[in-house]
Amino acid sequence: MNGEGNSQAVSVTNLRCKFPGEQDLVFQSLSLSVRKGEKVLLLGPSGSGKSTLLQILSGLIPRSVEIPMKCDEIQVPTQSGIVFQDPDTQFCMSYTDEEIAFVLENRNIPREQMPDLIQQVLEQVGLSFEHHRVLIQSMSQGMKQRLAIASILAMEPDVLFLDEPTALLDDEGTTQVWNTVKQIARNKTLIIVEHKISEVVDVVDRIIVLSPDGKIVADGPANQVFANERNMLREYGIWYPGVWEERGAGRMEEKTPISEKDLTYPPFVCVDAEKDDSKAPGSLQPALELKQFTGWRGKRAAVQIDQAEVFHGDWVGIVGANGAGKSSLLLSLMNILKTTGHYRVEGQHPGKTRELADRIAFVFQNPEFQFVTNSVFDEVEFSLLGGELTAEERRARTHDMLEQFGLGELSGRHPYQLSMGQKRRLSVASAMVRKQRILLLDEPTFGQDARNTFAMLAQLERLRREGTAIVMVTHDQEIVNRYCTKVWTVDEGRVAHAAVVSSP
Ligand SMILES: Nc1ncnc2c1ncn2[C@@H]1O[C@H](COP(=O)(O)OP(=O)(O)OP(=O)(O)O)[C@@H](O)[C@H]1O
Ligand SMILES: Nc1ncnc2c1ncn2[C@@H]1O[C@H](COP(=O)(O)OP(=O)(O)OP(=O)(O)O)[C@@H](O)[C@H]1O
Repeated sequence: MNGEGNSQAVSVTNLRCKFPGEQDLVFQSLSLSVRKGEKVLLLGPSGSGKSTLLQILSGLIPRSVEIPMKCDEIQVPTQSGIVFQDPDTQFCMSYTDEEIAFVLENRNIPREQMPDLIQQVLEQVGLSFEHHRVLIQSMSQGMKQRLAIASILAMEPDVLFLDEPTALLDDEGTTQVWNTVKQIARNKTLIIVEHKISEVVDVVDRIIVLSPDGKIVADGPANQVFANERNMLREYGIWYPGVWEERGAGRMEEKTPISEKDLTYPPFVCVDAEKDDSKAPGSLQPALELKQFTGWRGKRAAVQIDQAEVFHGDWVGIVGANGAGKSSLLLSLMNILKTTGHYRVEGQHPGKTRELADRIAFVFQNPEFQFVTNSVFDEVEFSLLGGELTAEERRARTHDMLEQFGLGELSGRHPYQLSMGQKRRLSVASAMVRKQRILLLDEPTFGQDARNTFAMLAQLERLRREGTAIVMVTHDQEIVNRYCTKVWTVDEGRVAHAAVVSSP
């Protein structure tokens, strides 16, 4: 059935759905309808089925993605566009202009009108003229997410499904995207999944909340749901306005820089003053030390830093606009990109990436880049192979880590068969399990619900207090204000490092 001739844009009755090979149903008996022109935000904890529901309501499941589902009745839109959670899965073409032209061709737009229309939708998501024809592969993740939104805007669909469209965007990009969506979507139906709620609440007129087992547990106007359902949102670990203040996370006393006596590791002191005469013997050894350091992408300097040090017990927040060079900085610190200049890790030459991995744990921006095994359990245990632990100790530590990250029940699952939030947590768990003394994290909390975000931050804070050095890319200013002890701002590839952050 399609959406012509009635007031519903989408609807489904008594939906049951189960992934192949799984015991539990994602939805047991879910019914839902959305009127034409309504703007709906779907909230729920990680793994509750938000992305799956979006794909069912858009018709993608089972039309293009074969997942067994049954229902008494379903109405999906004839004309809709979906922005996927992972921008890398969105694109069919190699270049930005081709990607949007492909959409315009499907709308039978004459060729000569295309350049202007392409430029218009790029501008609507904050991409400039220089992005008109760029190799998509060479864009930063946030830029890709903007392009994914632009290509759906070019479709001008009646119904838009947006799955965490701003998870990877900087603040300016987030504001711009929601302003654009507000303008162009006046008469359109919007169904949105988003953990970053602060701005999207102004766009929607209805909120639907899913419980962890995929049942609708609240449905109503945004202000009413947030006012009346606070206890439930808190219980399920879902974001709601004011949750940071309520939890009081990362208070001033928690941010006090740790002193040498707090370090649980052997003291990192300079012992060889002859090799490094800039430091007195016995002074604290930086975890990372950089001077005139450059990370290269081909012949282009992607990131440059004049001078900086990170000590054990520091938590450095790396901030900056999409495409500024934040990921490039972390990739350079892991020697994945070619680098020049002075770089020492705990006073020693960094060596190759493989050697560096013994001392530095690294979490890529895209969790899937990291997965190397066929199960959630193996993925975490893999990080411990070749170390000093016995098989039993390895299994115990892996088990413990999975429990801490809310993945215990998923240990037999293939890493690719997880929700986005679960994948992200798996990538962080497998990086942290070896307990290296330096952690480089590229947006570890993006796409996480409140419960998992706070749990991850609490674990990181505990490690910092034990003397781990944390360097973390984030677009989340709350995290910077509440947890980071230092902030480095990346602006067009140049890193400015600033003082200790003041607490809220
Ligand atoms: N390919 C798959 N095979 C088996 N189970 C899957 C697969 N993909 C997802 N799941 C499971 O289905 C449930 C719903 O996943 P979904 O991606 O819809 O959750 P979500 O609410 O969007 O989560 P998140 O907020 O973490 O992105 C999760 O428990 C997930 O583990
Ligand atoms: N694989 C790649 N090949 C070539 N250039 C790239 C590649 N990835 C990123 N770049 C370029 O390097 C620059 C910095 O990108 P980087 O990913 O470091 O930015 P970022 O600050 O992490 O952005 P975001 O917040 O969007 O993740 C951008 O100009 C980008 O286009």
